[in-house]
Amino acid sequence: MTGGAAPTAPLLSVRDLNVRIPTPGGELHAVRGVNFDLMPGEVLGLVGESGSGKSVTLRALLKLHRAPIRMTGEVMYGGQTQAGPPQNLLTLPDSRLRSVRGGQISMIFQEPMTALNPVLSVGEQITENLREHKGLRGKAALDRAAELLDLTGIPSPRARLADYPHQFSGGMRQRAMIAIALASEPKLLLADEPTTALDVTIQDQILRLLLRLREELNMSVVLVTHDLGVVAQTCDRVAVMYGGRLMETAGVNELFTHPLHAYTHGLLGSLPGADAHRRPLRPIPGGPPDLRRLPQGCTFAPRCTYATDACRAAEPPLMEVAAGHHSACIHYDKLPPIGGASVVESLIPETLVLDTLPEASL
Ligand SMILES: Nc1ncnc2c1ncn2[C@@H]1O[C@H](COP(=O)(O)OP(=O)(O)OP(=O)(O)O)[C@@H](O)[C@H]1O
Repeated sequence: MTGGAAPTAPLLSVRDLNVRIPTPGGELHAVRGVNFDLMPGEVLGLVGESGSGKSVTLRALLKLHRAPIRMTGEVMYGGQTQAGPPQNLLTLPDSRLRSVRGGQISMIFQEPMTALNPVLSVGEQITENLREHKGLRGKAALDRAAELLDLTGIPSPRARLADYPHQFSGGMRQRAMIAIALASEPKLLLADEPTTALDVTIQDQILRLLLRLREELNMSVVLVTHDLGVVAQTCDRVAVMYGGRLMETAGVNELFTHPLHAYTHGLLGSLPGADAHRRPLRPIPGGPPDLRRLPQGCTFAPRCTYATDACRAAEPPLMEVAAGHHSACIHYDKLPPIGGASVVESLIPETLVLDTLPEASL
């Protein structure tokens, strides 16, 4: 949670979200019973190795998958009206959903060219959003568009409004996409690895911008990232995903200092502490589950040093095991302590990208 006011109702309550993708090799159950709440102004980091279901989850929150992909469950969004009850975005009529998308809820992607229109100038794309969602036209829209580019750190913003996306560098395109996404002053930003392709300085600048806007607009963010350093710097809470399910959710410091799932524990136990920056990373042996042919029981059991017959018999549900800390591990209370606060400290100065860890580690 962010500082100040006591928590009110969640902005987003996700309940039993499932996404099933038909493939020639059988149905792929990419997202399996995901539950979480997101409070106004909260930044939630969604982490997990490649293929764990992070992007599919994020897209499902805005019902962006198309048939034959099936989405079930509830994505209760409480921001649409001040007084009205939350509404399930998965069953909202398309016309109403369109006004929520890109308006109250914006999404930014890892690759900006998929979101930018190559035949419209950057200025036109921002003013289009301003017209549609904020009712701004003419000079007022242009002034605001320049202000938004300025906010994202683009130099000479007024002059750059006439440029087309191909005239921008990769980092500037990313910032332009963020300016478009933020034009509507969304209540919720869904960000899928928004800084992965950028160099560290620009990445830092964009993360600071998101945090500033979170403060200014009380915007909530779901941030998908492979970078635990980004999580440590940016997020209030973390959800760890594995095999299409949430394995653990907790406040960022709590998760990094007292992980209560064997998977998170394995991941963090392999990270160097502040006092041992050069210690080699210890991979978790084995590979992720095949989402078409899931094993019985806990999907992490085949790779888990703590696994017992009980783990292999039934898949444990995500339970609250400490205040505000949820885990789907029946051995959460048997895990030895890890490096304490030094783990978080080690993440801040160092950028640790999950996919660069040795084979089979998270
Ligand atoms: N359109 C699709 N058709 C078939 N399979 C898909 C489709 N989209 C996603 N998948 C599969 O769903 C699973 C989850 O994918 P997803 O992109 O959500 O993973 P991720 O955690 O975001 O990975 P990454 O970090 O690499 O982006 C993967 O096995 C992926 O191959």
